[in-house]
Amino acid sequence: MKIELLDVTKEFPVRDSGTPFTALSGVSLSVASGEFLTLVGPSGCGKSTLLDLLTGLATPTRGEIRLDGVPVTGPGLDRGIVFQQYALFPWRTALANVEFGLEAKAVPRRERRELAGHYLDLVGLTGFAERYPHELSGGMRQRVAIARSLAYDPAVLLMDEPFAALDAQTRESLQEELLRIWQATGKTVVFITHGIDEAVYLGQRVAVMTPAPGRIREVVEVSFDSREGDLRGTARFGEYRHAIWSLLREEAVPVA
Ligand SMILES: Nc1ncnc2c1ncn2[C@@H]1O[C@H](COP(=O)(O)OP(=O)(O)OP(=O)(O)O)[C@@H](O)[C@H]1O
Repeated sequence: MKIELLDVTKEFPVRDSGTPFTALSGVSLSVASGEFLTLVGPSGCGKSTLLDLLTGLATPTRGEIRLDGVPVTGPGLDRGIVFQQYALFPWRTALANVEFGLEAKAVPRRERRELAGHYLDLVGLTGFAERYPHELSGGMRQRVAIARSLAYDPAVLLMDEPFAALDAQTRESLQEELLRIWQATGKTVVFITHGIDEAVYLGQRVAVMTPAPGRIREVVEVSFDSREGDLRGTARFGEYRHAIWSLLREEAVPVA
């Protein structure tokens, strides 16, 4: 297993209260090496909290997170992160932004340039290397952010609603591109979204979360014979969408 969450609970202290707030409760989940897992759940169910724990920026109150069998104790270059609004350095060109992670790894200058150029090509930004972030569209900036996380070759890609701020068309083309990159690179991907369609389209498995305290409600396996053509319009896609919608809806309606 690449990633293992073992009975993970995350509590936050509440001001003026002796009782903490439980954001995640007893979450256990495994992600295989090379798997693409999407995580879907209602707003506030603890998705970002879970991702923060995987990045190592936060630590669980109870339970353990393991990467390749080793407990996660902090951030590391073995995990690349892409957020909804990725803060590119405005004073650096697209190429120099992608080079950033490689500097941290002390890759020699010439090699850095070549690698950064390669990853810009991979995300479809050939010819935009010398543009500054303000000269790029939102979708292009997000491509730079993805290229930047890919460039230092992390085994795991952690993505927190990376396409949420984009228009539908750009989102779909980036989803396709991400799948292509994932297939080409074999990385393990954990992708957070609150879009059911996005979760079904991208994930080999979709983990459905419950509202606070966040738990894993169910993990749905998704498989398509082919992703060619209008996958979202197929009956099979509709079945998965409905199954996940029902799981989320069951959670939203309080049981008497
Ligand atoms: N640092 C913090 N201190 C206190 N409470 C927090 C903190 N971070 C998150 N929370 C709470 O934990 C819960 C889960 O938040 P989180 O951001 O993980 O949800 P989410 O599922 O990512 O939501 P969204 O889809 O709206 O982004 C929320 O109720 C939030 O208020």
